[in-house]
Amino acid sequence: MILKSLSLLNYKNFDSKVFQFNAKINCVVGNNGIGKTNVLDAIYHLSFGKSYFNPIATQNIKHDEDFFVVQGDYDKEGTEEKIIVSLKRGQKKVIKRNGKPYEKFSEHIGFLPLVIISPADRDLIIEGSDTRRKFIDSVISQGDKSYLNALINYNKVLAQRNALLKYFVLNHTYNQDTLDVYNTQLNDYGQVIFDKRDAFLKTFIPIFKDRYLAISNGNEVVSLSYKSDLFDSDLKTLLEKNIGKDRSLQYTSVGIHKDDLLFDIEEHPIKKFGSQGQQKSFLIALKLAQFDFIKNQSGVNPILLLDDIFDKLDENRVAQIIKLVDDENFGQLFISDTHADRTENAVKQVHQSYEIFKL
Ligand SMILES: Nc1ncnc2c1ncn2[C@@H]1O[C@H](COP(=O)(O)OP(=O)(O)OP(=O)(O)O)[C@@H](O)[C@H]1O
Repeated sequence: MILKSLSLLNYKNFDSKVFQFNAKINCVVGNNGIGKTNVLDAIYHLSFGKSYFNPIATQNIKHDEDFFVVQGDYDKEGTEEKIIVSLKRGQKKVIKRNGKPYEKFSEHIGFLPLVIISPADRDLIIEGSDTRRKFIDSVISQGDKSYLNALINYNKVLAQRNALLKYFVLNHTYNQDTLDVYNTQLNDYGQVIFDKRDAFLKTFIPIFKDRYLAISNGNEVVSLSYKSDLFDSDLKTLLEKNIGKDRSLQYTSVGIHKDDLLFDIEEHPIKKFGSQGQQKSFLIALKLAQFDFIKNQSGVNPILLLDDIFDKLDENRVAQIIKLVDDENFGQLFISDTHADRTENAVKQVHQSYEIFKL
């Protein structure tokens, strides 16, 4: 799959800009704040209908303007695809494929597989478990619509159950029958999600370990494991067991919404014991494993966005990463960097065609 051209209108710091891309490697270089990451984020927008960096949609509209439009022209396995994402202040976002608006954005997810590696990924290590759950969810749901549906339904029922727990306290009341309905629904959706996460991680973890080994040259041992309440018991039993606690907390304290991923280096949490370079290597391995997983699942080479990834990595690790992407297995690549020379030197070692875009 190739993004042939990208046009931006009032998108973040760009008023109007068109890029014609190389089918293999595209490097966006320039000074801090010039808009390199914004170009990559626009490409992310076309795959996911939203920004990777700014969750407030209207903040992606250029200051003092009323709307933005991002358009991408793709060649997907020989078929031309035109995707447009647009947003006008005060209106709903619109995503169109070949002129036809999507009714549900979730239908678009996975159509243009994409993986981004960015300094913002550090949140996966330093932030709370919801960031790591979102990571698992985004990887699985790119290739599995039923997973996304189960997740949407689970979250709906969870919100209803939490509202009911609050209602019980406010009104000094209790209704086991309504609670049972929610418990059963959470159990059913939760089991689907747990089974899919478990199966996904069983495939994903060995791929991740291989990727880390390649980047670090075997210098250190890392591990990634899945933590879930559902390893101990089915969710219905857990919900029933914890009802006393949930009533006093006024929210649901057990379930797949509490799942986490544990990241260790030499058997200690990487958050506390990993160097900055080791943490970065860990995140890159995680994202490259995501790439492999999506590729295996979809049969399509995802677009790979490498946002400012070279800082904090020693030359050996940069060389290993370049070696990894210099491979038939990788498709189109977008790299942003402040150092034009560093990027050009790195991509010159890759035996592929490339284009440098100086902003
Ligand atoms: N809605 C917006 N309207 C106008 N400008 C915006 C908007 N959102 C972001 N910007 C501008 O975009 C610029 C940041 O762009 P970006 O993050 O792409 O920079 P960069 O080239 O990647 O920089 P760095 O090398 O520092 O990472 C900032 O100058 C910021 O003010």
